[in-house]
Amino acid sequence: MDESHIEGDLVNILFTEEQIQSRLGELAAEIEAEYEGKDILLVGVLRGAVMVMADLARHFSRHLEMDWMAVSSYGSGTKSSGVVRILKDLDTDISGRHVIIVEDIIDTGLTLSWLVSNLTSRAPASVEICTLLRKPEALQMSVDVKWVGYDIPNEFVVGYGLDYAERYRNLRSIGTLAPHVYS
Ligand SMILES: O=P(O)(O)OC[C@H]1O[C@H](OP(=O)(O)OP(=O)(O)O)[C@H](O)[C@@H]1O
Ligand SMILES: Nc1nc2[nH]cnc2c(=O)[nH]1
Ligand SMILES: [Mg+2]
Repeated sequence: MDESHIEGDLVNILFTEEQIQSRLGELAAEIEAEYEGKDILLVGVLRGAVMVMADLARHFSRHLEMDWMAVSSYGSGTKSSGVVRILKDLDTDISGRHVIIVEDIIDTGLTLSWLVSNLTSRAPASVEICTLLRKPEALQMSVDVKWVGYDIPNEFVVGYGLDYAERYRNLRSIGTLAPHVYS
């Protein structure tokens, strides 16, 4: 097992722990204001959204509920195909509920555009999206996203839930990997 300090594998830190927490605090405040008098169900998309969900939820000072979905997109290698399979469905009946999907990143938009239409077919009162990161240059499907933490360049980023080969999810910051990691 490689025990070297994983933060050292980042070549460029895009967002520090403090920046991420501060932005999540702002997003939670905006969402709270928008949903006054309404029950909120946050739906996190496993596994990348685990950190965003945990920290975003703790910035709320009101009640909310959380549930999780796991999906897998059929694709070749790192390419997403837009064909999505449910690996773990919600435990909650969302009919009549105000749903906010929580994501770590929107890249091509294929995962979310599929998820929004899937959840919309279950007759919720509303479905909105909150994502920490979005890559506008990579978008292939237009996805109506209400809350975005940061728009980022079209580069592969890791940390704070985002993995490379299942590693780096536990980094507190978000950045790009040094070339030696890929070789
Ligand atoms: O906009 P898209 O191009 O569809 O890509 C975005 C999705 O890709 C990543 O998840 P991934 O499927 O890699 O699984 P993970 O969440 O378990 O890391 C990320 O967490 C988003 O869910
Ligand atoms: N780790 C990681 N996963 C992704 N899935 C889609 N885009 C990305 C990215 O930039 N980094
Ligand atoms: Mg994901």
